[in-house]
Amino acid sequence: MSTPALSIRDLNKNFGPAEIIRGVTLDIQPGERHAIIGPNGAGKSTLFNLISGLHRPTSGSVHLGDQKISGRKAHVINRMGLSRSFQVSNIFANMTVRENVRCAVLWSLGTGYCFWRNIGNLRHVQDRTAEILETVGMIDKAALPAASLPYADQRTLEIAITIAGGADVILLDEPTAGMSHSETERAVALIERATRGKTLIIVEHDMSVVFGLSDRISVLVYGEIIASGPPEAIRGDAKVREAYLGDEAEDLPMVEGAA
Ligand SMILES: Nc1ncnc2c1ncn2[C@@H]1O[C@H](COP(=O)(O)OP(=O)(O)OP(=O)(O)O)[C@@H](O)[C@H]1O
Repeated sequence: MSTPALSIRDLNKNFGPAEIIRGVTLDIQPGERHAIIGPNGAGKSTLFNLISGLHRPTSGSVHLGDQKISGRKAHVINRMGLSRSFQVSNIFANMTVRENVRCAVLWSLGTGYCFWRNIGNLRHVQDRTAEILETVGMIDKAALPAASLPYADQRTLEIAITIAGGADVILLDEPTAGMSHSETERAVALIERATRGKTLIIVEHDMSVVFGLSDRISVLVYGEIIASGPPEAIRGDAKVREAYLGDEAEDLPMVEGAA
């Protein structure tokens, strides 16, 4: 088997006496779409913070490909090829949609936020910005101030910013939170399109999204992974039903070919 895109080894995080992440070990393969699910307060966002460098682990390690990333700063990890979105939107409200995406593209090129030193890169930056706006279906809204967008479009812009740097590993934290059913359906199609060929790790509470999108699912309860596997196995897992899914499991859709 190839080197995992992301490899987490015996990861622990304590806040004072509280053990929030407890011995998490997980390999995620290149191109895999992996969901982390679990009850409120289970530690899902903390796990994302540990992977993306916002928190330092108390112990254990995280590797991106064959490079160790745990202990490094978030912006360094980002440049190494891992990008994450946030539950609370990360966009610049006063800038246009295009400017927001362009900033993210420039940042990934190491040019620094919103300034370019090398004018020769500009064409490339504009092309890349246009390509991303096209992928997420926002080219028509490129000139609008981000603050004027409806909520669902702001979340879409957040995804555009997250993929803008061309990272191979994308972490999305509750990308469909607060969306209506139809907005969620559109967002899922967009996520599939925007992350094709990349490795996706998603924290999500909407189980129809999770079971429709994922190749594999890990269930986090009290900071521990109690089960990890393809959707069908997770749906049928007695421990998972008891701790989290309950009877909801019966009605969940499956990604084609995953069962
Ligand atoms: N910086 C921090 N300092 C102290 N405790 C924290 C900190 N960050 C998170 N926690 C605690 O860690 C636990 C897990 O929180 P976390 O936000 O990771 O859970 P979650 O699974 O993402 O929850 P939700 O589904 O509600 O977003 C909670 O009890 C939270 O209060």
